[in-house]
Amino acid sequence: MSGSIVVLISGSGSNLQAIIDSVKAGDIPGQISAVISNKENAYGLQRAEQADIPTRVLDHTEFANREIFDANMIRLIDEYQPDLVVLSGFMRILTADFVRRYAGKLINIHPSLLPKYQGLHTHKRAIEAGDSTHGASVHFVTEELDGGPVFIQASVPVEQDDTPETLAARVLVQEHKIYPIAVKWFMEGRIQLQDNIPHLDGVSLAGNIPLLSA
Ligand SMILES: Nc1nc2c(c(=O)[nH]1)N[C@@H](CN(C=O)c1ccc(C(=O)N[C@@H](CCC(=O)O)C(=O)O)cc1)CN2
Ligand SMILES: NCC(=O)N[C@@H]1O[C@H](COP(=O)([O-])[O-])[C@@H](O)[C@H]1O
Repeated sequence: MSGSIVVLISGSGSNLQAIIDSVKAGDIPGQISAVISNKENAYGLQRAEQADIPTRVLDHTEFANREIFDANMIRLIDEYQPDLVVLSGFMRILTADFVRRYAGKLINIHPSLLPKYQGLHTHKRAIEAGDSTHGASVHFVTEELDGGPVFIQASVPVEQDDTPETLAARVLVQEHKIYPIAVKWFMEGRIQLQDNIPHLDGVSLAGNIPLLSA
């Protein structure tokens, strides 16, 4: 399927860059129709402009509440008729209306081996817990924050002298591998939700999530 991908960002957009590169290499069928940021200073906007991808900014602080912001985001996103909406370092919790609007075609990458460490500051939490491994997960987005069904993960070792920053950098390398794979699978029609369980090529991933190990 050659379709439309809309990417939402809030910051650096390094995962966006990995997806841009993968589309350019012809590995992902489809195109990034737009990159939308809730922060006007997001470096990811420059990455998109350098790749001649349309950019839009919708500053969440300019809206009275989350519901109104999301309603305006929906109106903007729908201009591009997306087959897939990709959250890439997008740092706003989305309302039920937004999640319902794009159910089954809204994905996120989260810097932990879900279901461990939903929410923020995941690397610091993993280090403080004394974990020996950490990683990243790509999941469908649901109302439950970072609780949606996961369909690909990557793991990395946690080193004794790791700081949240060194661990984040190691995880990010793996994120840049699994996110383009996840988008490719979706755009090829290979990954689908059936009864809220991800299936790859028709095979259930329940208890069998693909895991890349660094
Ligand atoms: N309804 C959902 N919304 C979002 C999900 C989700 O699974 N369901 N995933 C997140 C992505 N995310 C972690 O992967 C995440 C993003 C933002 C926050 C958060 O607490 N945001 C605060 C603001 C923080 C800030 O501006 O720095 C907020 O929205 O009030 C937690 C986790 C994307 N949305
Ligand atoms: N809760 C969402 C979240 O923490 N996302 C994380 O933001 C970092 C920067 O992403 P980017 O370089 O793609 O902007 C990435 O590690 C991503 O997993």
